[in-house]
Amino acid sequence: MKVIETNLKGCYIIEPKIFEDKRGYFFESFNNDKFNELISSNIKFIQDNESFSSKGVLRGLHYQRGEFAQAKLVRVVKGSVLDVAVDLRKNSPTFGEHFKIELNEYNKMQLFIPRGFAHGFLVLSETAIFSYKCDNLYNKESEGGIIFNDPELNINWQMQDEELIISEKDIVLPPLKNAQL
Ligand SMILES: Cc1cn([C@H]2C[C@H](O)[C@@H](COP(=O)(O)OP(=O)(O)O[C@H]3O[C@@H](C)C(=O)[C@@H](O)[C@H]3O)O2)c(=O)[nH]c1=O
Repeated sequence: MKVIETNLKGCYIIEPKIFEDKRGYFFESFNNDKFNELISSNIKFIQDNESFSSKGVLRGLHYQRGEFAQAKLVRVVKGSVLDVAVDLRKNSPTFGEHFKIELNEYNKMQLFIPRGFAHGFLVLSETAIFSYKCDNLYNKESEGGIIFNDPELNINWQMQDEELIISEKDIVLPPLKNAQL
């Protein structure tokens, strides 16, 4: 397992070690001790989520407020997505900046997104199965979000707006300036 730093402090790309042989492949998709040692943390993931989406589905940008803030370790099991993390930490030198990466079933890369970030992804393949771990439980009352195309974020989603499929909840999310951690 290898860790690569991103432009956002505390947000890391995780590259698992893949073992391939004539049968196929094997890899540790998560190893608590190695993960925490590599990113010098003591994170305890307590909820696993999975979603299935079609091409053009954009989920996000989401976060949970206050005591329900979540760090996430995200990956793609099948297909390909453009994954985006936005720094919402008010005192961070990279506040409002984002990191984006293509996660897919072939590169098997994972992204660790610490608390204090918004997260979203766009499905690039015909369908995608997205899987992630969270270090805090889902809490409906604590849900927060930012509109994906806020000009202040300036995220190039690499797809035309007309091609996007977005939930009724996400299409009315507020801009970054209204974000409340
Ligand atoms: C996120 C979540 C949703 N739900 C329910 C609420 C709702 O009825 C249904 C679908 O929820 P959503 O529309 O919020 O699902 P979705 O848009 O996929 O939400 C997810 O988006 C990505 C980008 C993230 O980063 C995640 O943390 C999460 O916010 O599932 C849970 O029961 N537990 C959960 O942890």
